[in-house]
Amino acid sequence: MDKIVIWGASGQAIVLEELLAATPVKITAFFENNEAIQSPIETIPIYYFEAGFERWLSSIEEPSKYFYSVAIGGNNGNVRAKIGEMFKKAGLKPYTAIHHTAFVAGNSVIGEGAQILANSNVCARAKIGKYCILNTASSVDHECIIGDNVHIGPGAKLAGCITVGDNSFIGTNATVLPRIIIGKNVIIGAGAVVTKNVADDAVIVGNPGRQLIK
Ligand SMILES: CC(=O)SCCNC(=O)CCNC(=O)[C@H](O)C(C)(C)COP(=O)(O)OP(=O)(O)OC[C@H]1O[C@@H](n2cnc3c(N)ncnc32)[C@H](O)[C@@H]1OP(=O)(O)O
Repeated sequence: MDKIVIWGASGQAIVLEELLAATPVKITAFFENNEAIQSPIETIPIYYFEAGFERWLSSIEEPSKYFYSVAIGGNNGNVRAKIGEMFKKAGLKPYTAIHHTAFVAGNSVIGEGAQILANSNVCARAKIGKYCILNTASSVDHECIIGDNVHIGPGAKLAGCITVGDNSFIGTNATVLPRIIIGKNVIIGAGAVVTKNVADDAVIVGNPGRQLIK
């Protein structure tokens, strides 16, 4: 039986629990930085903070026998990557989670530790970076290049040949037109329609998408 540990014990962990239930991989521990959050599965222990992880690590014999996944969604791609690399450094293996209802083209490339959730699409020759989340019913069309630690929100649609930089977050139901280039650390608001290239660090909302100025 393959074993997996998960950092994060709230919404995204609940989603991963459902995904993993259809696989031979069994969750054996959760980790969290928020002590108010309990284990989402009563019989599975939860450990808090990096100190809790170190304690768990010293209690097991072979870290290389465990997969890991980081269940932290939202606009937190860099946090997801940092925790992922901590697990990897400790000798655990990144788990690439693909829901059994997702469509993943045979000639696409999926980075390690990515999470491809229910009813999402990764179309022909698309490339998905490390630790990305393609949330429920999102779609990444042909030849898109998605950087590392990107989160494509539920129902978001990326047309063909789009590039998205590392750590960017595309909100729920956003639409990105073909061949657009989105920079790094960008936030695309829920429902936005992106019609022009987007610079690094920008926040875009609305239809047509415009920089959010507060
Ligand atoms: C399974 C899951 O749940 S995965 C999680 C998916 N999460 C999402 O899709 C959330 C995406 N986040 C958003 O759309 C956010 O609203 C953001 C990031 C664009 C902006 O958030 P904040 O910086 O907190 O902005 P804030 O809420 O203060 O709003 C600022 C202004 O922008 C407007 N605004 C905020 N979001 C949007 C949006 N998506 N579209 C249009 N206008 C928006 C607000 O109405 C407000 O306008 P006002 O100043 O005229 O009142």
